[in-house]
Parts: sequence; structure tokens; C-alpha cells
Amino acid sequence: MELPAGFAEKYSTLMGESEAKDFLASFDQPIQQGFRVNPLKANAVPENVSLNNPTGIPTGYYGHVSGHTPAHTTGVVYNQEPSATYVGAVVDAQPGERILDLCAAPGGKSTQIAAGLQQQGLLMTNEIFAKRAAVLAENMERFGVANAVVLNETPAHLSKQLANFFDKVVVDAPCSGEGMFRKDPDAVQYWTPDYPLECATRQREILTEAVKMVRPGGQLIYSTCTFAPEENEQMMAWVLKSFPDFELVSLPKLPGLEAARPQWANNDPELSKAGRLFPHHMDGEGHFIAKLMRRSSDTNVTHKPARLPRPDANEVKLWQAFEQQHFTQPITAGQSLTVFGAQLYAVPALTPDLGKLKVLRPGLHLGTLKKNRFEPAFALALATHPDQYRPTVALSSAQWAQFVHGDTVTLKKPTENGWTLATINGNGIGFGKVVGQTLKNGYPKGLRFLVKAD
Ligand SMILES: C[S@@+](CC[C@H](N)C(=O)[O-])C[C@H]1O[C@@H](n2cnc3c(N)ncnc32)[C@H](O)[C@@H]1O
Repeated sequence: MELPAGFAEKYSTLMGESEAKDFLASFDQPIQQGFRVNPLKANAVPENVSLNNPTGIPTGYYGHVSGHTPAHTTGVVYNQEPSATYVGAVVDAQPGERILDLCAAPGGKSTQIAAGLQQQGLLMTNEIFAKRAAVLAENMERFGVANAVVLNETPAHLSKQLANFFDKVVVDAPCSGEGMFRKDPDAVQYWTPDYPLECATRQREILTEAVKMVRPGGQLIYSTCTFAPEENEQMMAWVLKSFPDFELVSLPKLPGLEAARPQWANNDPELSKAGRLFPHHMDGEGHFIAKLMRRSSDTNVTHKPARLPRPDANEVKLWQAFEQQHFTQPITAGQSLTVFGAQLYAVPALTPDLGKLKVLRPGLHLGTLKKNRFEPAFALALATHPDQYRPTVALSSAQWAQFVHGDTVTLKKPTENGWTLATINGNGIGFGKVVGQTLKNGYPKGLRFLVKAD
């Protein structure tokens, strides 16, 4: 690979000739692809994929799963570069926590965090760019996440509204992307010797807001996919100096994860608590990960609960009638509901007042309120375990191909009429309305595709 001018020289100076030789040679090695399986789903083992997991991330494997497979369309897998899966492992989300993923699109870390939360607690997932935020929302839906609020905001707006709120704030920072050179040729084009410093300026701005949102005793997880010390060890040295109530904490021992290099910053030995992944030492791309703890203080933090537009009594009745008819147990008991236009959402229990923040999804999209009827949403289908819902219809592979193409599916025998959860390999793929032996297609128009024969 042709590396940008000045890159090899920089790392030869930093690493010394001997290590730099191996490091630079790694750019000519093929990349490793990876994917994670989704523990929120049934049968979370994709078909036709050999499972190979030397990283120690329990749900992470080497390989790639096509977007046009039952496993991908039902949210059983998320394709993610192996090193990137380490960030979620360091976040180590636990059921019940409140977590903010501040730079979240397209959703690799957020879907991994959601898996750890197991639908309990709150994930606020944010992306500053609207188009990327839409992709984030789509991935959260496909993964079947029921306890996420998706936002399209600046870090500064968020920190004004959500100071001291989160148990964990994740900053997977926009960076110079040196660790992605092998995977993304655009990253090579962008790079100049000054680019890491430009990125570092933006990272300091983001971190200045991020620290405000960590509750006392909470954690800040910072990661990049670059080798540049300016964005890594030097950034952490700056955090420790600028925010004295934060301290670095040791990372879990994971294969290939090595200590960061204090000598690339101010020699503070604390910096070695952060971690690095190098492609000449492990089978993945370059990453940096650090975990910081905010020392506890007496700050008494209270946040008002979400104040979102409520559905009227008739609208609530329409949803409850649907819920009673189709779900084996109520799924929104104790949760508040909100309406955005005609769209009904279930708001995650811990959601605070969102003020004037730009909200893309205030929780799980339940469906559309029509005059005297309710139409369930795609997101609800993907978040519903088939055991929770009736009626369901199990599609064959050929019927699944018709369904994701948007075609009407003819069922083998007549089943109960009405809104039916179509499934494949034990997971929901969408709702469709059954009339006799016909399943009318409810697969979203924007997601439809033609399954090509091998
Ligand atoms: C490394 S990517 C995030 C990848 C994501 N966490 C994942 O795992 O899929 C960094 C993200 O930060 C966003 N970003 C760019 N500038 C930003 C800013 N000033 N504040 C917050 N986020 C920003 C980018 O649009 C990008 O989506």
C-alpha cells in the first residue's frame, strides 16, 4: 500500500526502525473482517458461517455475513471489524445502566452496548450528522433494541441538558483514521502530517462536553481508530490535566490488547493503563481505548423525567387493544408512551427530560395511529421475540426472499387473519397482514432488496 508522505518517517521515529519495519509491513497484509452475534435474538448463530473467535469478545467472530441473509435482516449479526469490538467489551454495559454513546453512527458500539444492557436501563445514542443518525436509528431497529433514545445533536447541546446524568459516556471519537488505512483508502487520501493535530482539536471540544455528562463515580470510555499519539496518549494526558476529577483505570485483559505508550506523551506511567491494538501484533486494525473514572463527590444530581407529548385516551386505547390481542404479556406496562405526529413510541423508563434536543427516536417505535386502528411498526417486529406474540408465521427461505423483496407471500395453509409476525429461523423479520392464505407485505419500502441466486 502506498502510505501518505511523512507517515512512515513519523512512526519510524516513534517506534524505532526495528518495530516500525513490522508495523509498516502490516499495511500490506490483508484485513480481517469480523461480526458480532446478537444475544437479544433467538438462535443467535448465523447460518453458513464458521465461528472463529480468538479475540476473547464473547459475541465476536472473524468473518463476514452478507447484508442479504436472514441472519443480517433479522438483526442476528452486526458486521464489525474485530478490533472495534474491543471497545464495547471495555464499556462492559450492565443491565440497568444509563449509557450515552456520543459519536455513535453507524452503531457498532451502540448495538454492542445494547446487547450488554439486555433491554434494561437506558442507552442514549447520538450522532451529530443527520444522514448518519438515520443509519444509526435503522441499525438500532434491526438489532431489536427497545431501550434506546436516538438523538441527532451536538455534544454541547447534550451536555447542557444532561449534565452529570450517565453511568457511562462513550466517546468513539472522529479521528485521523490511520488504523483504517487498510480498510478504507479514503483515510489515506485525507492524511497529512498535520491532520492528527486538527483531529485532536475537535476531540478536545467533544471531550470537554462529554466529561460534564458523566455522573460522579461514573466512567468515560474514549476510543479512536488511529495510531497518532496526539489523539491518544497525548489526549488522555490532556484530560487528566484539564479534568482532575478523572483518573485512568486499568482495562480488562483481552488477547492482543497491549498497554498504551506513555513515552509517546508526557511519560506519565498512568497512561499505560490505556490500551492499544496494533495490526503487527494482532489480527485486526489499529485502535486505542481508554477508560476513565470520575471520582465520586457529594454532587447531588437530580433530573426531571421525560416530558414528551402524550397520546390522548383514544390513542392509548387503540394501542392497548392491539397489545392485549397480540402480546402474551403487556410489553409497555409501567412505561410512558409518546406521540410524534401519528407515530406512537414507548419511552424507556429512565429517560430524562430531553428539553429541546433533536430526537430521532424517543424509544421503541410501536406503530402508527390511524383513525380507529393501529398499525404496528417494523421496529416493534424486530424487538419482539416470537414467543411473545401471536399469530406468527414461519417463512421458508424462498418466502423470506419474497418478503424482503416486498412481494405478497402465499402461505402453505390458511392461518389466523390479522397482523402477523413473520419469522425466519426463529426471529421476527417484520409484520404483515394475513388474509386467508395471503401474507400482505409490511417490510419497509426503503429496506427491500432482491435476493440474488448464488
Ligand atoms: C469513529 S466514528 C463512530 C463510529 C461508531 N461509534 C460505531 O461504532 O459505529 C465517529 C463519529 O463521530 C461523528 N462526529 C464527527 N464530528 C463530530 C463532532 N464534532 N461531535 C460529535 N461527533 C462527531 C462522526 O460523524 C462519526 O459518526
